[in-house]
Amino acid sequence: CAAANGGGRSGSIVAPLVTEEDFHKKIDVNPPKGTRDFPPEDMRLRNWLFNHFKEVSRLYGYEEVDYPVLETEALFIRKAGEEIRDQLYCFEDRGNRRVALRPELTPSLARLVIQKGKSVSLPLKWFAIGQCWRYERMTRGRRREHYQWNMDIIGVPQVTAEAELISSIVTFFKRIGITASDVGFKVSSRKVLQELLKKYGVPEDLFGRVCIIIDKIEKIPIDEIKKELGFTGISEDAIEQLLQVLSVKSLDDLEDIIGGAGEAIADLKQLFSLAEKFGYSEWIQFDASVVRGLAYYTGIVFEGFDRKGKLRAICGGGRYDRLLSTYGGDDFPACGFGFGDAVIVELLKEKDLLPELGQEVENIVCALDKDLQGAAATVATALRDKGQTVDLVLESKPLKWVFKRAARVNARRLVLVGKTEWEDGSVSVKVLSSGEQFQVKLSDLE
Ligand SMILES: Nc1ccc(Br)nc1
Repeated sequence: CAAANGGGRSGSIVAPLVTEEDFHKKIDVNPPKGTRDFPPEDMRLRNWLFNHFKEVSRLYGYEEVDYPVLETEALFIRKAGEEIRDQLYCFEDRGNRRVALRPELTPSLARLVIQKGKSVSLPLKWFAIGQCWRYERMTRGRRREHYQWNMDIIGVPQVTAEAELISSIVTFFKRIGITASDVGFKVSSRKVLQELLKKYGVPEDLFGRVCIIIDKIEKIPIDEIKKELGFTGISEDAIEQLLQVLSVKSLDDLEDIIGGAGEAIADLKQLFSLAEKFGYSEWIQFDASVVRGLAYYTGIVFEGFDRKGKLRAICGGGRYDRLLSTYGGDDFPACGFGFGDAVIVELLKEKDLLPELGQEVENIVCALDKDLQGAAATVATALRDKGQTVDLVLESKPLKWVFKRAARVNARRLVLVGKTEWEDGSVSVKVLSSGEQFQVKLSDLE
């Protein structure tokens, strides 16, 4: 755990005194290292993305949930040597509690399901969009936070659950203009590894650790992979066979090696059959090397990738039937995915699919002299009460300024409150796109 307070184990974190000199020194106005601000134009893109996440989740009948960003550190301490643990953003709070900023959402989901216990009726179909954190030495200059969209199904052991989750991501891609020519899903099952390790007599408690090593197969040299697998006690011969199986690219070839009696082949065949029924066959391919980097996956695993191979995984997920019991709860069949907010934006930029999202407001309302500021407020309120968006000019400004602001906020029309018209309960309206101008009673303005 990379303690965020420099590793100091002091009980309470005493805020440093601010000296008089420091008090007047300009603070660093940038956000903390590895974090982002979302000024309006970035927030519009984020809302656009999140609205698609939410709309797809709603289409699939999922309920929204949320959890604290801060969790007890223990929720994320797993012994399998995952990167997510090495980069945990953890510290000791003022109550001497070991806490962490969540690096992912699934453990929180597991905690809440256990907390709810028998009161929940299965299956649960939940989704969340939450900020997740990691504390990585900034040497690599990577971000320390991102937002993740998660969808999870609790209580369905059949592969129909994974098939529906992948379908929901395909629906999302289609909504934003991404096609099967742009991205695909590599799909496999950790039961392949499980069956192989069992065949080679590898103890079950090494399963998670072996998966984490295998997940690095495209990130570190193969000799390093073999060395790390060797440390787990797996024989060299078994390692060679393991790596040979993991290079298999077709389900038939895999079946020739491991036989068709096991669950792995059955699950994968069913998934590909369901993919046809859901209508996304062209989006998925079997790839035995996909294991994903989280220790708790137990079955089908999948990851979305860009077919040009330029970007990191777009999303990923799988089945995690044993996670709840690692927290002392009853086990429920479970599967889900995480979809980050960063790689997808890089992909949209690549494909020139970023939406143009300017500010939009229907009316800019302006008093023509300072004695009519109150009248302008009345006009603004009347329009807002009718559900119209209004940018009310709050101070006395020359018309030239008002027209410039109208252009900047992309107002559809300008509503001017002048002395003579207002005596008659009317205002002047100028439609900015056409230049059309007319007077209208406020009561008739819509
Ligand atoms: N888990 C995690 C958290 C934050 C970022 Br940025 N990436 C991965």
